[in-house]
Amino acid sequence: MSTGLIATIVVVAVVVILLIVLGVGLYLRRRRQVSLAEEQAEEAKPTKGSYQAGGGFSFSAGTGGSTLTPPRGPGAQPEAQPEPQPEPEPSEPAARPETAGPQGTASPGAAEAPPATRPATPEVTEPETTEPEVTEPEVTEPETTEPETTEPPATTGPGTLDEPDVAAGPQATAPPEAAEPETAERVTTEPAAPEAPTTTDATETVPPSTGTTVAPAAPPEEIPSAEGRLERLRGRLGRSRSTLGQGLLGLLGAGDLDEDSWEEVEDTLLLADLGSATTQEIVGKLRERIAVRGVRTADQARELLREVLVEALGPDMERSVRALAHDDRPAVVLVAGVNGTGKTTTTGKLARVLVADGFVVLLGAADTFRAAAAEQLATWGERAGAETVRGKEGADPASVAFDAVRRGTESGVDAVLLDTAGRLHTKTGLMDELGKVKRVVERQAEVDEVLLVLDATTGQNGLTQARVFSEVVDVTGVVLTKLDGTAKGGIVFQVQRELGVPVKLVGLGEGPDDLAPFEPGAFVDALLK
Ligand SMILES: Nc1nc2c(ncn2[C@@H]2O[C@H](COP(=O)(O)OP(=O)(O)OP(=O)(O)O)[C@@H](O)[C@H]2O)c(=O)[nH]1
Repeated sequence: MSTGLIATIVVVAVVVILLIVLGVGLYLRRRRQVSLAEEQAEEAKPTKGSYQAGGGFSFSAGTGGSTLTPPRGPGAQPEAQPEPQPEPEPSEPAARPETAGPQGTASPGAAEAPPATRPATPEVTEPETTEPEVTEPEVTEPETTEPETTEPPATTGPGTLDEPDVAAGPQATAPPEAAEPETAERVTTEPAAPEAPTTTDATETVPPSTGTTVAPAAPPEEIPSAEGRLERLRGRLGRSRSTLGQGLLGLLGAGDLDEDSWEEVEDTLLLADLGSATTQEIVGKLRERIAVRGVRTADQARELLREVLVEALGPDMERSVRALAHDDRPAVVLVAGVNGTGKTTTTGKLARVLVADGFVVLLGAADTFRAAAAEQLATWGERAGAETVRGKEGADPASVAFDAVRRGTESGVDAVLLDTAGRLHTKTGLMDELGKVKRVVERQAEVDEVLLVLDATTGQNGLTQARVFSEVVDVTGVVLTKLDGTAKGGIVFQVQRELGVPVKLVGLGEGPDDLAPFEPGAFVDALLK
């Protein structure tokens, strides 16, 4: 009795245990799969909040919401938009993939590029979905197959020659504005369904731009990482460095300073374009701290100088560029400045940085003064992998800008960058025109960022321009270009002080990647090293 019974009990017990183990195993496996799927779904969501780019570029979402009829969600899947609108525009879906395509190469952040695959996987049920999602990155690879056939070696377009010294408004040179009648031909490519921007403004009529769009034809060229760009470009600050940094270090490191030496310190600061107010403030602080702490060695002098200079640059100012999409529309960035300061170049460089970080960008060529400017911008767009909306030469810049923002909203891009003119073909003041561009754009969406581009080599002239621009368009950030070509890097200090607006970006060369985020500490280090 007992042996048989015991054997049976043992067998039953073993079977029961095996069943339990099997059951637990299955349960755990399923749980793991489900949570993995959730995790990935979360990952796939594009980052729309404040975000610190790997290369030190900082981007954030603007604060403003959309004003009028937000057509659809941004960077997210444009396909999911079907709204009350009965007629879906046929052109957009086609254009979207085009634009999205090249982005994929840039970085894994381009999660939104292939949106079509994602909705196909209803989250929970099939755990197998985990695999297909892993393969997503690969889908983007084919882009690399094509070599950069498109490189026009000249990184920037013509337009070099205009001397930027001309102060703000004067386009007095009166380029024969009558020259181009409205019938001027369109430049290449097919018209992009021009629906009139049915604006209902009493004072301004905005004709449709009958703009054309230029999609990034080929896969964009590879954009190098922006990591540590300011440091890498330190050598470019060479001239400012020897004037300001080395000059001051030589004086302060020399030991006890008499009045003559302090005067020399002052002169050095003034010569580097820091302006008298900033100079006084810096000298005051240096004197005070040297008296309290004493400076015995070159290292102490460097440390003190660094501290005071960084303080003068307002290290706490918010410098992120508001170029990240809102929930229902792209960020809108308006790039303004006098001709020749580097607006188009900066717009192109900024597009590259954003694309490299995985964002979808659309460029608006609202500089309709000369065809070459739009051409130049479109070339930047092609190389970076961004679509460009442009009008014919002489078209109303406001309507081109309007079209660009509408197009960007419809196709769900992350950011629309609008390049504006630095002079005009009509007698309308540049400032009036710029104000109009902003107002018209804001019928659709608030402008998140107004970047004023200033040429660092123009010194005081740049400041005069800056004041005029600020009165009209509420500048939110300054881009100081051509810092590589001046010994007056101190203009950075003055611009911020005068305008109360942070320098957000600096241009350190003509190359496509010679744009750096402005970081006070790194900048001062570059001056003093
Ligand atoms: N050295 C140097 N040159 C720059 C920099 N940024 C722009 N440039 C050059 O400045 C020139 C003018 O640049 P654009 O971008 O055409 O200037 P813009 O303000 O758009 O000019 P308009 O279209 O005439 O209003 C070009 O030759 C650029 O290559 C910079 O940071 N350093």
